[in-house]
Amino acid sequence: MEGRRTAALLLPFAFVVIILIFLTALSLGVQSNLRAYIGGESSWAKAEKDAVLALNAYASSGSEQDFRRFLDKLSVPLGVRIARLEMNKATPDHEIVKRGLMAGGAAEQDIGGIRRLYGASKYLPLMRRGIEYWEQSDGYILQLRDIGDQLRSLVLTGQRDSPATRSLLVRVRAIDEALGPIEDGFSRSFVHAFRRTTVALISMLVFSALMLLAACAMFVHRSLARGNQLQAKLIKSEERLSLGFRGSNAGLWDWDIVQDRIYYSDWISELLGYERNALTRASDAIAEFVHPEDVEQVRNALRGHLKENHVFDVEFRVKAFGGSLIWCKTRGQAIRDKRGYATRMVGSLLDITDRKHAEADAHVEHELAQVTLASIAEAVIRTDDAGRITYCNRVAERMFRRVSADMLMLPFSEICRTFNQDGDAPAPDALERVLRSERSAETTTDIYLRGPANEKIWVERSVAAMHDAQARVIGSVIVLRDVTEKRKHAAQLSYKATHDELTGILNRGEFERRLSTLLDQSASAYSEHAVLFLDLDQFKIVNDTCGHAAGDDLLRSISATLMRGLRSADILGRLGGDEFGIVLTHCASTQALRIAEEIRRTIAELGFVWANRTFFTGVSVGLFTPPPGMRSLKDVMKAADIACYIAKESGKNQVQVFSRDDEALCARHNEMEWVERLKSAIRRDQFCLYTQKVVALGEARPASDKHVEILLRMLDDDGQLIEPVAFIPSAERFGLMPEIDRWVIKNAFSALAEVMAADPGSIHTWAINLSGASIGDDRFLAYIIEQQQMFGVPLSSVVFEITETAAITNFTKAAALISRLHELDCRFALDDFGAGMSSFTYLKHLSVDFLKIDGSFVKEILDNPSDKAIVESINQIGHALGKMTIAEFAESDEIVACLKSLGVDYAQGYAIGHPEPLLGARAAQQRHGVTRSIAPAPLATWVR
Ligand SMILES: Nc1nc2c(ncn2[C@@H]2O[C@H](COP(=O)(O)OP(=O)(O)OP(=O)(O)O)[C@@H](O)[C@H]2O)c(=O)[nH]1
Repeated sequence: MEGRRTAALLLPFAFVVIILIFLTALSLGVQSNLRAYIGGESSWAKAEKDAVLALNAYASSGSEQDFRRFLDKLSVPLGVRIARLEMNKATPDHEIVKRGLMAGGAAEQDIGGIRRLYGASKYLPLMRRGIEYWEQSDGYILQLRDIGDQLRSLVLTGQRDSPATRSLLVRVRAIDEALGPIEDGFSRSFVHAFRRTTVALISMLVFSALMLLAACAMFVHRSLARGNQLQAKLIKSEERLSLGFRGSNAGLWDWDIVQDRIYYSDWISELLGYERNALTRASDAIAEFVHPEDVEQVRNALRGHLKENHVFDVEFRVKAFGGSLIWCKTRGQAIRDKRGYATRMVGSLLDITDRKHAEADAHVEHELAQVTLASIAEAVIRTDDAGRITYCNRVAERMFRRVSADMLMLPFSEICRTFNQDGDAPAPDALERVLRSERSAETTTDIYLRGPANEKIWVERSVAAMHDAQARVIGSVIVLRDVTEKRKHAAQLSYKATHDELTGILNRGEFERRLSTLLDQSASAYSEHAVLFLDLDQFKIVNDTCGHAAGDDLLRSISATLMRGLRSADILGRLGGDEFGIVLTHCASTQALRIAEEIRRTIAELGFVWANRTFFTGVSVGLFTPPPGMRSLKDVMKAADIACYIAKESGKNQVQVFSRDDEALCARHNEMEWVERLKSAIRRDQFCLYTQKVVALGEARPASDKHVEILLRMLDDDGQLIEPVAFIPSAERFGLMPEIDRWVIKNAFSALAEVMAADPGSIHTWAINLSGASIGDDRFLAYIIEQQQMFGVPLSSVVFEITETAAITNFTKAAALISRLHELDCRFALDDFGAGMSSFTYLKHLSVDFLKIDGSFVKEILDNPSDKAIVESINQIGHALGKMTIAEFAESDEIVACLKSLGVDYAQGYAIGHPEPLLGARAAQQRHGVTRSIAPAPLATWVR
């Protein structure tokens, strides 16, 4: 291959050189032949001259020697003539030619050339002319020979001095003179031919030399171009290699094993941060760069490759210049000599730090995921895109009672069959939908699967699709949460929440909820239902004589009896104590009355035996059949309750159908009852005080100002807290408010004194509500002063709140009281401001310090623009009149923010704080047996 390429490269040169040699040989040959002709002419001309001289000498001497010299000299042109004549023939005799030419003085070695040149002369015009001269001379030579012959005859005949001889000599002279130009012409022709030939040959030689030069130049140019091309290719290839390596975060190393010299590409030295030639011996480089823990691994891999030809592919850590560790991966291949010894090894080094970190992170994440999955309480199953299980956590193993290995690659639907709660119908296949990309995730509740003992395991199932980078579904994750216990618990809770613990029938809440639903339904499609309110008569006697257990038993017995007598569609509930409620659904009033009577009779005849004693208890039944469209549960219950109350009032153990007249009677009765209860409460100290915070929204007051409103609660016989809204109207109607106000002032002042003693550093502002009746009471001011002196509280800490209505009703007295108490440093707040119509007119004349904006505006302030506008204008007017403003019912942070933005000075409400028992309130509650925790009561001042 190499030889052929060389031959191909040298061929043009060889060709040119051959041509050059040929031309040189040809030119030398032609030159030599031409020279032979010229030389021949010279010999010929000399011989002719000598022959003329010899003939002249013979003519004068008559010496035979001169004559022979004449003949001898004449033989030269004659020989040449013979040769030429022979060469003119079609097939010349070379021997004759040779002899002729040699007779003419030509050298033997020139004979061939002379002959070839003569042959070519016909085609060469330059030669032709010379030949013509040669031919011209023939006649003269022949004449000369004849003259010679004639002269000899004359000499031999002794006429040597005869005129004939002289005439012959004149002819000889003439011939000699005629031959001169012919010889010159011949000679000139050949010299000219020689020159022309020389020029032609030199031109050809020059041309050939130029050709050779051109070929050389072309060759050199092509070689250079090719060299450049190769160099460019090399540079490009190196560039590619280097960029390729760089781009793939890799470098190149080349280890001359024989010399133990290692070369690194720039990238590697940059990566490591060392000089390129820092360490050139491979063993040193491994010891120096490779992390000590990885050195052995690298050496083993190297040995394995060099000795056993194992793949050299190893990952290790490298210590970079600054001390940081870089993860590298190297691969390499040894080059071996004929004996199989590795002489060189070349390889790449890849920076895999990012990948290793990512792997480490992924590992941590995987671990985290695995540990999380293993430790969570739900069964987690992963499937492939065909729904085959690829992973199960422990909970799943427990749920299916199978180990993961047994379940792998089995269809999930085969392992876990789920059923709907209604019957044993298979639950919809969420997995299939998710895998078909119909949904990305689906959660199903109220489904169950069968446990190993065929028990129901209720689960909540979530199926979510897993996607690849192209958003194709590659599998799913199924989470099964065992909600069996939760369901049981929920069912229990629900049962507890809706049923009465003692009797097992519905409790009041559930009874009312179902009744309410019925009322709603009957509003759209009227159906008559009857509501019965039952209250056992003289039940207390059972409790009192036989104890509560007996009472409980009786309640259970009556519940069971009632339950037995009712249809399944009817509703039976225990409304509290010894009260029961029944709803006879789809039951006309006449029929309901009959059934109510039946129930009454059944209970009355029910003999309850306890401790060998038999009790009979009657029941008072109120019956109410809600008219079409009546939806208020409260009204319905109230009507049935009133009917029951009337039944009791009318002698017990009877059924009373509700009538409107009963309502008024009942209301009056209620109030009377409240009067009694209130009087008893005052007597027995059955009240307690609560406080609710009032906070400054702006910078109006220092943070140490503890501003609260004092709220009143009543405690009933059963220890229940009663909101003021329940008893204040009765107290007002029956003139009990001054007494209650006094109770509040006394207890509030006492508590304030205690609080101030315990916390002397703070400013305390207590707002106490006053009723209209107290404002009109002439002795009230004296009472306040008396209490103030008794407890030593500063009246500057007291703000009396009076309602707008109370102030207006007792305007003159209110103004006087305010003025008098102002003198004592007391402050006033106008409560529920804005609720009345004439607010602004009176406001000018009442020197109150605070305006309490009516809560009904504040409550809706965020949703109702007019309420907001009212609050804003009250606030502005209040400020214009030099009064501070307080907004009640600040129930949310948003409302507080809104109030603040409007510039309201203070806010009060659930967002600030719920009512809390004041000092001693808990003691009072305990004293009076409050058993339930005190739930936050709605903001309601007791003077309303
Ligand atoms: N054993 C028992 N007694 C209860 C239960 N709940 C309330 N009571 C009592 O039931 C009685 C109901 O009071 P009342 O209805 O006024 O008593 P009564 O004797 O039936 O009086 P009248 O209804 O006027 O005939 C109170 O004594 C309660 O203590 C309970 O769960 N078990």
